[in-house]
Amino acid sequence: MWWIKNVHLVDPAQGISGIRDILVKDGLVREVSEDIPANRAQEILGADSPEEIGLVDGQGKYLFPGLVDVHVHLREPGFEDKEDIASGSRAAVRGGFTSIMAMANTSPVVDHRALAEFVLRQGQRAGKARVYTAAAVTKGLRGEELVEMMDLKEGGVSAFSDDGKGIQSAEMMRLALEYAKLTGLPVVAHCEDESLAAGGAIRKSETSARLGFKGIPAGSESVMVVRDVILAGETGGKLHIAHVSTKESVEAIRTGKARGLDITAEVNPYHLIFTCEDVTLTDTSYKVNPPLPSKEDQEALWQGILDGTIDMLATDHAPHTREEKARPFGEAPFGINGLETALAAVWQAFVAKGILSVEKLIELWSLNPARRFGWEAGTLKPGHPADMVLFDPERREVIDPAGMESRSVNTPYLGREMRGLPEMTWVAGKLVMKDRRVI
Ligand SMILES: NC(=O)N[C@@H](CC(=O)O)C(=O)O
Ligand SMILES: [Zn+2]
Repeated sequence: MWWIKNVHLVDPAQGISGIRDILVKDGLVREVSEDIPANRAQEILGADSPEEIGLVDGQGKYLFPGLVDVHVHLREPGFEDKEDIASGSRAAVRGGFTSIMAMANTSPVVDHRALAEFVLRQGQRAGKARVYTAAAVTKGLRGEELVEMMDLKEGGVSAFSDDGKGIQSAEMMRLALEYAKLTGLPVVAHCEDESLAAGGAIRKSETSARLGFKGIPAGSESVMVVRDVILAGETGGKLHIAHVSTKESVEAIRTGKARGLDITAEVNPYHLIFTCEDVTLTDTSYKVNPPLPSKEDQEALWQGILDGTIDMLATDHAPHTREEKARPFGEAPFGINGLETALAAVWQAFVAKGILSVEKLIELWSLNPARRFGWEAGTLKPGHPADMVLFDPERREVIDPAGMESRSVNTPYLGREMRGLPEMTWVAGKLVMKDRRVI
């Protein structure tokens, strides 16, 4: 049982952003009040003595509902040299994430029930973050044949996604939305038209021309977003657009929402922090798909966040080994390692500077994703699971591979000092990270 005192609790679902005390017992939040006297705390918790209660002084710190990340690559089965479910879920709680959704682009692909159940079981076995999984939309991510959606839903998957690849056939996407609708689960769309994107390494721009790369035009994403919004309209399906990175995509989603369609969208925080102009040939950790946007596209992403067109942030945690990322820029795989640095990155770039409010941050990264994917998370209302993060806005740390839980270190922050980090994380009332160490 826990008693956290004098902490700045941020919980948009309860309309709270202010100093509170909070009591936790048997995995659940029991009480949230402005001031809880010791005898009352002992009574509510049913403690025989004050020593039984874990007391945390939250002065100067924030308490958040655990962050919810709907887009992570945990790489198991098949690519355990990059990450596995245990290491990824440890990295999650170290970074402040208590619920995560694994993508299906493993080897073999999560396109059948037994494998989905394996992923969920491995998540439970790891006993850190709550691990949810998406199943593929099409068998083997080949874009040719739908998976058994109903069977996968019964196996416990939370969404369908061919993430890592765009579904090239419009008819296949239409079918996917139609069948997924029967399951009640969303289709998570990785929008990328291969005829436009193929062979590119970074966003088509002055930088790509200067560095001598074939650029990936913004349209390779936007044309598919437009298509998928139209198909969501025709089918009435549930659509979630992954890692939105262009102005035209934001516009299409905004139009779709205005029509009342069942659409949500996420943005990868790195697309808000870096632009294609930051890319250098020497650092492949900036190579990500979709590629880092132009300044103009980045501004449109912000507009989308501020007016509610974009519903959530998602790390798109995409670990790759040092060997793979040591290849020349054009040949290195796409992806940025996110779980352990993303919250700090957003905090120091935007929240600390007053560009993004802490309340909006929690809406974007805890409440909204939990609601969209139907998970019991995103709030610390009494009676709800005590998935929580004690966050210290002043805490500093140099990002060092030795301290990281992820098996991979492909982050632009390597060796850099970050300010504003989670200090303690609980999942279902159990302390799983203390003082930057997973326990
Ligand atoms: N985002 C990436 O750059 N890479 C992801 C695939 C994806 O999310 O598209 C990966 O699996 O490595
Ligand atoms: Zn993707």
